[in-house]
Amino acid sequence: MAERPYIVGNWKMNGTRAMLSEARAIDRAAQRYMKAEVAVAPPYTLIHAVHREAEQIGVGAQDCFPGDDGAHTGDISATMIADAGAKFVILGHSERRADHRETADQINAKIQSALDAGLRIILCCGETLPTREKGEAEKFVLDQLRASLPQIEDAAERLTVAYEPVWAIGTGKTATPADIEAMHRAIRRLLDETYGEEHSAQVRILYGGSVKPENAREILSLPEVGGALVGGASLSAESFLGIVVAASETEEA
Ligand SMILES: O=C(CO)COP(=O)(O)O
Repeated sequence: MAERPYIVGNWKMNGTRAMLSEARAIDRAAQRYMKAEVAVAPPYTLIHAVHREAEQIGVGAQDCFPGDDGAHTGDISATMIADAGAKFVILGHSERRADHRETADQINAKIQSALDAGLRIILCCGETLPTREKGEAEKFVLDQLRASLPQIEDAAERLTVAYEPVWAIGTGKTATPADIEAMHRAIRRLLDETYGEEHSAQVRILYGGSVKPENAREILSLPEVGGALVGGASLSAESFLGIVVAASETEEA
């Protein structure tokens, strides 16, 4: 893989200012593991504070509003998160698709707003357990991506895809290495078709779903796994750094 492995912590709806000490610890330690690119996506309320702590790690948001600044009480635009110090935004996470009934059209509008604000995007996809059990996981994931991949060639350089099987999120279950590899290869073929091989090669495909220090090495050494999107294990510097260390050693191997 051309680029360094990308290890991103998605804090979800967790974190008060007490978490800033974890962010600082992650940032200081990440300077020793430069073979991995490390980032965190705190809740909106902490983006600016984490950005001020961060010398090494990237800071991003977990969502943005699908449009420009204006009269939308309680919403946060891509311009605002960029101004707070975010360099990327996670879009299409299965928890937002489920909790807020986000549609492909809304996700596409968010992608456009994020690109306009100069942000990078982590676009999430993933099937539920019934879909996998019916043998339709690959078709479902590729359809989800086809509906939302930005159709402009130079979007590829600002795009990361995260494959997160819904049934593996927060459950302690992970997909088998063979299933992860097969899905990531299928996603790569779709990216090749969409952007051409040269541009597609710039897009890393992360795996997410119960990634921990104990399983990170095996997952990160699979072909086409360009990093991990980490939920629960990103909430403590110790466990998150365990994954960063595994990524940086995988890169050396
Ligand atoms: O949803 C995830 C990251 O976006 C994965 O969450 P867990 O690592 O807690 O399973």
